[in-house]
Amino acid sequence: MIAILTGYGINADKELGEAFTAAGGSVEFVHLRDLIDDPSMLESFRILAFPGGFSFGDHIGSGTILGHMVKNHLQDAINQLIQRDGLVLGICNGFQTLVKMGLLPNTQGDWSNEASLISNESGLFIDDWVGLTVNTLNPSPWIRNMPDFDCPIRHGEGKFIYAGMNAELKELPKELVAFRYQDNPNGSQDDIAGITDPSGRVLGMMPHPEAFIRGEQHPRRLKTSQGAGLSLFRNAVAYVSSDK
Ligand SMILES: NC(=O)CC[C@H](N)C(=O)O
Repeated sequence: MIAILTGYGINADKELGEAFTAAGGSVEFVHLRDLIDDPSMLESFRILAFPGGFSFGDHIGSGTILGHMVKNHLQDAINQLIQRDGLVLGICNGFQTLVKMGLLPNTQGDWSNEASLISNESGLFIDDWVGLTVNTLNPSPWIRNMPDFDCPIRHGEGKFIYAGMNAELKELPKELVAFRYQDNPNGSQDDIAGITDPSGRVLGMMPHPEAFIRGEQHPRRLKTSQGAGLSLFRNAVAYVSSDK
């Protein structure tokens, strides 16, 4: 049901797999090399997830090389997955990858490069917990009924900018924002921590909801068995499991 991309410096794949599994999904780890050799592999999945990490060592910009490879080899297969009501997720390095290859925000529908994620304003790598506000204007199935929540961040290049390079739009349409930082840690435009494409089926975010699926993972060691991040994965599993 869920393909989790691995290989070439992606390193949060197991953590992401654990989150989808805890949400009731069945997970398969798929190496980029195998997927490039046979893009039709994607036909047996409903969700494709790009984990966090340091793909290709962040050389020439986080997510840039992975994004080029995925776009060059898998654009049609991924478009087909989305068209048959599949979901795509990118977390942290995965979000950077989706943005660099143009699948986010994709306002023009042609994967043109509209935005970027660049070095944090402080110039430092940030490893912290942040508060997130869920944008209720965004109808994406990924964030349905989610309350505002705390989430860890771990990144060096998290400053979201909407460049509008090939688009006429100067600003990201407000309904495509999924999450905003309550206290902007990296200088992101409009406090943006995560966005979707216009279909709502593609979500990318810098924070790591997969690292908050149990209450004890929170710095305050919450007594709740579940962490707030789990509902995002539950939403996705419910969406692809329901008969529509
Ligand atoms: N945790 C991550 O995925 C980090 C993403 C990327 N390597 C960065 O430092 O910005």
